[in-house]
Amino acid sequence: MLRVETLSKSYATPQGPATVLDGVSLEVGAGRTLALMGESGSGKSTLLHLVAGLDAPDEGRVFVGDAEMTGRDDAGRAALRRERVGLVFQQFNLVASLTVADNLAFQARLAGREDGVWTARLTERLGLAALTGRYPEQLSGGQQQRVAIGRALALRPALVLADEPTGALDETTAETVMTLMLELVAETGCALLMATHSARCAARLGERLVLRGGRVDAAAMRAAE
Ligand SMILES: Nc1ncnc2c1ncn2[C@@H]1O[C@H](COP(=O)(O)OP(=O)(O)OP(=O)(O)O)[C@@H](O)[C@H]1O
Repeated sequence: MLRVETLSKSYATPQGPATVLDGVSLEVGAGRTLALMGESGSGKSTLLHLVAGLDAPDEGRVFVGDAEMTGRDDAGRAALRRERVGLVFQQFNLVASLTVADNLAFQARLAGREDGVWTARLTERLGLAALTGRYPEQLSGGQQQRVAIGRALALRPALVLADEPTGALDETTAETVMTLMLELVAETGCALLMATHSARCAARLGERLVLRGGRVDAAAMRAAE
């Protein structure tokens, strides 16, 4: 479902270009979950941004299903992202001026694929039924992240990208949110790629991949198993 082929990315710095990703390849099949691990600064967020089409790589290709994300302009990448990719980031990125119900339906509406029955089911499963009329600022962090998960899944994406989705939550809330996300991802049958520092979160996913020095660190991955 997701195929990443030899992705490379450098950023310009005053000392010259700094290579963050140096030929990273990975695959996540439909219904599979992969944890992206590695020290701070190892390029996890950069990789997720490239896969989401929020930025373009220097080299390499990204395919979401049969569609290539790379090789498109900004508008083309945005269109593919809207159609096929759900994003859950550490900071919840909800629209402050929209209610919970409208935040949940936001991306699905943009894509013209609103499914009232599925959205109602997500709302129920995420424990948000009593909160649909509230605005994000009236919610706890855990509640906001549940809305973000619902929004990402409302259009039944082929791929969910999560960047430290429980990083801003306390341990108990993080466990609950992670459990809900994994259950709903499994129900949707999509692929999940999740960046995390937490070995505990990573252990709950099907597979793990460790980045180091811009490359996939096979030895660290064996140690993480
Ligand atoms: N827009 C940018 N311009 C220049 N350098 C950048 C930019 N974005 C990221 N970097 C650098 O790229 C490297 C990788 O950053 P990235 O955020 O991808 O790492 P990460 O593994 O997600 O880190 P963390 O776990 O701390 O979130 C870092 O050294 C960072 O300073």
